[in-house]
Amino acid sequence: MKKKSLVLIGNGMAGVRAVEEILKITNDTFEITIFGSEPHPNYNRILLSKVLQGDTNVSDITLNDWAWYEEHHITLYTSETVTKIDQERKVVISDKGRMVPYDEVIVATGSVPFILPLPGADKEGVTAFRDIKDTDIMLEASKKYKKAAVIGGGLLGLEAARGLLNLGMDVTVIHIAPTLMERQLDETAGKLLQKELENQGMKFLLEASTKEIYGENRVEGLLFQDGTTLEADLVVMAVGIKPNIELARQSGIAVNRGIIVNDYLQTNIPNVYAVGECAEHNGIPYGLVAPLYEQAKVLAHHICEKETAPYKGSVLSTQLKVSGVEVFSAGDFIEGEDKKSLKIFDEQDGIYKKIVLQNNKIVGAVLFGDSKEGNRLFSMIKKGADISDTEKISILQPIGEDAGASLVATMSDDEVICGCNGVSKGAIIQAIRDKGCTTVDDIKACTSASRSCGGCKPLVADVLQLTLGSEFDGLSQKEAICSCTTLSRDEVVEEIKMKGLTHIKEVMNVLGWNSDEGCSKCRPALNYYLGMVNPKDYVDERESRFVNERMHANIQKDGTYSVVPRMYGGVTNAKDLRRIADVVEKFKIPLVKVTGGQRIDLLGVKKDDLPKVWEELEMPSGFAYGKSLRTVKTCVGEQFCRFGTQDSIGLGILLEKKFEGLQTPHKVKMAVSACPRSCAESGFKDIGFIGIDGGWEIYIGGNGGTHVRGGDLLYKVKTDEEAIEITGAYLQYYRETANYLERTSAWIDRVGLDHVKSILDDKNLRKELNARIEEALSVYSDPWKEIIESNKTRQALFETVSMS
Ligand SMILES: Cc1cc2nc3c(=O)[nH]c(=O)nc-3n(C[C@H](O)[C@H](O)[C@H](O)COP(=O)(O)OP(=O)(O)OC[C@H]3O[C@@H](n4cnc5c(N)ncnc54)[C@H](O)[C@@H]3O)c2cc1C
Ligand SMILES: NC(=O)c1ccc[n+]([C@@H]2O[C@H](COP(=O)([O-])OP(=O)(O)OC[C@H]3O[C@@H](n4cnc5c(N)ncnc54)[C@H](O)[C@@H]3O)[C@@H](O)[C@H]2O)c1
Ligand code: SF4
Ligand code: FES
Repeated sequence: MKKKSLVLIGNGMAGVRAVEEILKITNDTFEITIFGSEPHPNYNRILLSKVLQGDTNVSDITLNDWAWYEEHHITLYTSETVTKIDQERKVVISDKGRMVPYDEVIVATGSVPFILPLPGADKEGVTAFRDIKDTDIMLEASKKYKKAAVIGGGLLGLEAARGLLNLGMDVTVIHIAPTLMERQLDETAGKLLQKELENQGMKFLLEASTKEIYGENRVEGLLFQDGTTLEADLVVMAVGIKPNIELARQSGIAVNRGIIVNDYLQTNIPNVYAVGECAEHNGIPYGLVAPLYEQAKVLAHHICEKETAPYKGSVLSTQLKVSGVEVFSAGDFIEGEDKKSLKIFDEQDGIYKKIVLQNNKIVGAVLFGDSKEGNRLFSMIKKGADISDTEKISILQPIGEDAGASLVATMSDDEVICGCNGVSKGAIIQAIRDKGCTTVDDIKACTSASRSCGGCKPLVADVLQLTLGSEFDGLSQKEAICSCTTLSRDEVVEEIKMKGLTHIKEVMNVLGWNSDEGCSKCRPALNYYLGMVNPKDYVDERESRFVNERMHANIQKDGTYSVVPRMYGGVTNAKDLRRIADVVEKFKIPLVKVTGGQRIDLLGVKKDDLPKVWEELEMPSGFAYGKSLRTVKTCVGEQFCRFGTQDSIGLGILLEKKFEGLQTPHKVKMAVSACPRSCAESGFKDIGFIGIDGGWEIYIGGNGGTHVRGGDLLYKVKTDEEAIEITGAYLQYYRETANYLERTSAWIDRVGLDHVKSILDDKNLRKELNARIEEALSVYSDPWKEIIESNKTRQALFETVSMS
């Protein structure tokens, strides 16, 4: 049967969740196409606050990586905005002129930040806080500038302000109301919050209305309605959001504040749905993920023609993600004629709790200073629980320090543990019992609990503790390699060795994987572990590799590829350069760039041209795409530099020729500098060499990327041979003990420098490690050459893999 065409407009949290829910129901009904204006795969917008606060980084907040789209045969167009839904012709049209026919369309265009229409709002240094781009602007500004002003003292403004404080800026929050977060907190809680944040170093201007943003090109300060001013070289606007409805409006879909939808997320136009922040249900556009995920589930069932209860709106709860501050708010928290409150206020310890009651039911709650009971209260509000028979004050009684597990013990199975993802205690217990989950990460993978804001992690851990008892080992417990198994990396590798397993499918069968095909996390990892354990006999399962490694080139955001030939030690010659120039001209390669690793990158190569480009270059692959040795950067050294005491180029070339093509858990970079000036940046490489009088210093575990780490001195050696022998043993030990996708910097931090040293100090162990690495190196052959010489591989790769 021909698949129906489903187009999702908006590659954000709500839309992609709807697609995930659809895929849970059926994976052969729809041909799915997704358009996203941003250049990234679907990421966790919520965690941008944590990125700014330095608790995580952008590379760690992806929710669905590129491989996920590929695996589910979803065509993804990033950096591409849909400009029209043509109802008559049933096509969507993008800003790049692309037309995609549809049977069903989901509009999930989210919100746009509200930007105050102030004079000067377009100056450099004024930003919203909505996406990765905005976050980068703030991170960059904090490196150069000192004074930040955040306009808006709501959830977003305060989380941004905390992040900027962490980045060392002097931060003032300008808020229009008399108390902070007035949409979520009453006056008492708002004031307590202000006091706590002031203690953390934040400054506030309340009841302040901004009139103008002044400065030459870049912002220099704010002028207020009362004539006062504030100096600022970064201004963040966090004064609310508005549903992004322009596309819908222009396409003739009924809109109000948001796109008007019914209880099944249908718009007024047949086959057109809307979900997420852009949708308005019963007059309400929502701005938190929990309701959006509820909507996504109903939409998915409806579009798949499965019976479902209608979406009837959501009660909201919020928590501020600022460390050291516990604030919780839910439901209708303001007292009125028929709504009376019950409060506890411990002014000395800064603890405030309030519930609002209506007809003997809790309809709202505000907690400050101790929010442990937040989930329980939220469940009671959602259920409309009658508390006539309960001693009211007991609902607010403080719970002791060690009460985590006992708190969850008193919760009923249908009470919600993860508000963002609507996961109940019962669902978590079921995952522990039926799917063998033993860690918070397992629970995340099986149920999605803790996948969004992460605020429920402690409660999830409490449920694990309660259910597993002494078998639960808190945070120090083993981590399963992915949600398809409960086995850790070490256990899997051990089983591969003991049972002599040789194929990915065999590992999955024998070790009881809970999914037939595995996932994008375990398949490439198993491919690596099998090859590492058994280098000579293992046949690489190309299909399990990430796209770049399969294609032996790096895919770029426009679907073309980048090609980096190897240049041993960063040294080239006239012949190679001439050939590169000819290839560039012949294949009309749009950009030629020298990389940080001292090589030449040819960018914008068409997929079909790749084999021909490799053939005509006549150079080996530089593995710029691989989990393997990338480059050995060298300084000019003793041959030309007057400071050089060693032959850095010579050693660099020896190392690169020796270890090229070696498969490693993650990429490996090396550098050789001929004196302590370290012009090749040897201190920031996975392994770096620095020339000293009479030999080399060897540094390991350095990293110059997102997690900057200076290398640790491992040894001083006298000769190039010793340097290579140590490198071989070190690399092999890393290969054998690191988790797949763990850089040496993280591995050293995990296993400890002393431990690595103790292994390498043992000459016999070193010899054994070197023998094993020799075996691994003996099977290397240049992949470009292999593809050029094999018609079969060439056809399989270049005619069947289609990427958008
Ligand atoms: C810093 C920050 C912290 C947050 N913290 C929390 C929190 O702790 N808890 C919580 O519940 N919520 C939080 N939120 C809110 C939450 O992130 C949003 O509710 C959620 O992301 C909305 O999902 P969405 O899919 O509707 O919209 P989005 O995630 O905004 O996705 C919409 C996507 O569609 C794209 N798009 C728009 N128009 C088009 C078009 N015409 N063609 C193609 N693509 C288009 C946009 O570029 C965007 O990528 C936070 C938000 C921010 C910014
Ligand atoms: N922890 C969380 O749950 C979390 C965190 C960040 C963002 N979010 C969501 O992101 C969205 C955006 O957050 P937000 O804080 O911008 O929205 P918001 O509407 O909750 O708060 C905006 C605040 O700005 C203030 N304001 C309005 N005009 C102003 C002006 N001219 N000068 C000074 N202050 C002014 C308002 O009084 C209000 O308190 C919301 O949907 C929010 O729920 C949630
Ligand atoms: S590291 Fe020392 S030897 Fe090498 S180029 Fe720099 S100054 Fe010269
Ligand atoms: S409560 Fe946000 S992820 Fe669970």
